[in-house]
Amino acid sequence: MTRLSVNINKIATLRNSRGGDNPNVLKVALDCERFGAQGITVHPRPDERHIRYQDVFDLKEVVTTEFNIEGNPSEKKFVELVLANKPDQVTLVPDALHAITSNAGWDTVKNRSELIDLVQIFKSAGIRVSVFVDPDENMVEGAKICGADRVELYTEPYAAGYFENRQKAVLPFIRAAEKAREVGLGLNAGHDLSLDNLHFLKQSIPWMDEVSIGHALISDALYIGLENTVQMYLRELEL
Ligand SMILES: CC(=O)[C@@H](O)[C@H](O)COP(=O)(O)O
Ligand SMILES: NCC(=O)COP(=O)(O)O
Repeated sequence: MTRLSVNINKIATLRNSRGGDNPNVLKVALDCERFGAQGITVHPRPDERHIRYQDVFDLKEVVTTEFNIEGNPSEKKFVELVLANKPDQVTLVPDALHAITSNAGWDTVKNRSELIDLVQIFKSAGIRVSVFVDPDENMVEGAKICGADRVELYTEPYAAGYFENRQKAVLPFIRAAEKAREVGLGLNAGHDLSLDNLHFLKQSIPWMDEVSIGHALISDALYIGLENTVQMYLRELEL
């Protein structure tokens, strides 16, 4: 079974744009769980442009499914945040400070000693550790050597190549996923997964443990919910 963890960063982005508390990230997290999501993912960044550090503490109090915190562990504040909240899973992502979004996985060979120390810190706190990697068998093997429990395959290149040639786009992911299975690592995937490309990925790699999806899922929620919402507002204008 592949579990769906909903990334609610975009809800926080919308909330922050007005400075109030609408939409409320806790309500959305609880609704996602009520509608069947098996996990909630957040990716706090140092500038707190979407999920704030306080959100993580608040979510930890209410989330009852798998809680997954993603972020760059080179930031001391991130390590402290994760250890203070003890989520089910931490996903280590090497994102640059000013990048719009995550755009690459770890080089698990070059960063081996840093990753070994970090993985150990989180694992000794009882937190499952997933390492975000490009679909490269050496990087998957490197994550295993670092002591990780899982890898998360960075699926942006798959999503980008899907419409041109989905067989070609998925091939490096199948190879990386096979390597993860061979070395005994759990397998997550995420970034730019959508209603267009998700099913084929699942068919190609049925043993994925988890996908985390935010941007497209929240956008779809707007598209799919818009008709009902406009009708409700129109009804309020009837005498
Ligand atoms: C780790 C990853 O793949 C990202 O997708 C991330 O979690 C999303 O972050 P943003 O919502 O900030 O783009
Ligand atoms: N780990 C990936 C994630 O949480 C969501 O990525 P996206 O669907 O927002 O691109």
